[in-house]
Amino acid sequence: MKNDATSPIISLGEFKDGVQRYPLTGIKVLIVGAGIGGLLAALECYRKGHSVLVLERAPSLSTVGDVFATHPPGFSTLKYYPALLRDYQAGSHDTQISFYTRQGQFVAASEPEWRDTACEREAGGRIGVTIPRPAHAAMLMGQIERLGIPVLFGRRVVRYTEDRQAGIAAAHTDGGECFDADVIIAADGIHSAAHDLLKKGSYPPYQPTNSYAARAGFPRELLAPGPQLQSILPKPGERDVTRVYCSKDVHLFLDATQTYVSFCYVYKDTPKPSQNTCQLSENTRHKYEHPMALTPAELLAIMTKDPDWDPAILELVSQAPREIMQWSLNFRNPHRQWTSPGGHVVMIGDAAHTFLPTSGNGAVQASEDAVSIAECLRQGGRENIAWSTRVHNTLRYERVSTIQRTGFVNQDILDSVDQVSQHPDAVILKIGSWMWGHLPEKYAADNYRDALAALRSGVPFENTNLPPGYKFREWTMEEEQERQSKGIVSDLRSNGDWTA
Ligand SMILES: Cc1cc2nc3c(=O)[nH]c(=O)nc-3n(C[C@H](O)[C@H](O)[C@H](O)COP(=O)(O)OP(=O)(O)OC[C@H]3O[C@@H](n4cnc5c(N)ncnc54)[C@H](O)[C@@H]3O)c2cc1C
Repeated sequence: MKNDATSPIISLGEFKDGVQRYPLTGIKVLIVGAGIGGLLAALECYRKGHSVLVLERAPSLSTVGDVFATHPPGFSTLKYYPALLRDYQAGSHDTQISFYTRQGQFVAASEPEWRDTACEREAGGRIGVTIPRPAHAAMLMGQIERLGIPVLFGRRVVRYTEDRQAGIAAAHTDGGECFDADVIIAADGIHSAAHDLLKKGSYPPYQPTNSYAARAGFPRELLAPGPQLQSILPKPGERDVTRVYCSKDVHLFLDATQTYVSFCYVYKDTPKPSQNTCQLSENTRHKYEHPMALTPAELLAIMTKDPDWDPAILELVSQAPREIMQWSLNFRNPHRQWTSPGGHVVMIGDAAHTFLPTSGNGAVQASEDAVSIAECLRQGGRENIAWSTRVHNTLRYERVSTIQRTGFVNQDILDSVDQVSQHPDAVILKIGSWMWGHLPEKYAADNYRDALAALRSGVPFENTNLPPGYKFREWTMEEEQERQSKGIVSDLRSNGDWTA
């Protein structure tokens, strides 16, 4: 078979639920975490011919949460799952993004940059701007069940080990079970137990950013039909809306369809001395690690510290029929190594990299990781598993680190909305086709061999999944926050061509 993942499959594997599987590779993959990255990794590893088992700590599939932003790359392989693609297209929100001041004054509006491009056609149809997390989890799980991929719930992994000589890794649960595999994909989120194995405790800690997000999502029918509130929601026959309300240090994202409404209010708290959560007292640490439930009245008290909020938004928050979950937004500085010393454990998604909501990319990059690791394992075959995880890491790190940094730069743009009324388009968060037009499966297939050769000979590999002409540079959250506190404009978007 050719190594190009996008060329016709010459030697066919199993065909089930419309999904054409590659021939079996004999690679036994264990995936820990049935979240956004883990569920897609399970599907992609199955499709690439690997044998797959998923472990999840929760007793059943978690369908909590509201919406997350989507870009085409994370959905670029759904076309290989016809039923899943239909579910995705039925569940995703195809919106125009409009920007407003806190007071409700319209500033600018934009269509998704990828609309009607080859990229969207390649993805098999319209890629919306957001999707509700419950619908997304249910659609991936539905496909997993139809393909018969085993998922064991109620298994909390507390430790990973690897036997470099035997070329296997194992996941140990708090119930005393041990699951081994040729490779473990640790998709177990920001507190991944894999961090201990990877760097013997020296992995960068996640730290509070002093920003918080209060979020809620619920059926629209639960809202009273008052004219003020209904004026910011789509009328019958109108398309879905995403509205971003901006003010200094405060942003509110509203996503609404004919049947569903969600909002996310992001705000900064008083800056605290530099700290990481490992150094915090048990009580304070709990505050950073777990969401707090707020009542609408409690959130309104926080919001109205700023005067003049659009009354329609205040009405929406006051009517939130469910608990509003307030999250501390924590961040882990980018770290180059996502694989264990022997290469048989690899972290993907939040386990490897955290994102601020203003980058709109945490879920997208977890999905890109899932597609890339499955293809790298296929490219390398059973003999090269450890090299394949390292190649995946090499192909992904610089792209992910650069996109992580956009979270800070986008904050600056949204913060400045009050000053941009002369140049309304300045607030539109252009991302560039290097970001939305990327095809992670093709990129892994096209670059696997060169990246492997570079790794084996110890020379740097030059990635092309970055803005054209971009010179990659390492960065930290501390540097970004210091830049912001001094009011210095970021040079990120002048490094390379971000308009291409
Ligand atoms: C407030 C907020 C807003 C966000 N907004 C956006 C957005 O607009 N756009 C966007 O793209 N992203 C957004 N994100 C980020 C996005 O949700 C995450 O980046 C994404 O969920 C990462 O996927 P994941 O699979 O790595 O982790 P998760 O989806 O968190 O999944 C991890 C899974 O692992 C399981 N698990 C954890 N520990 C263990 C263990 N020890 N053993 C077994 N299982 C375990 C968990 O139960 C969970 O099912 C937001 C996140 C937050 C907190």
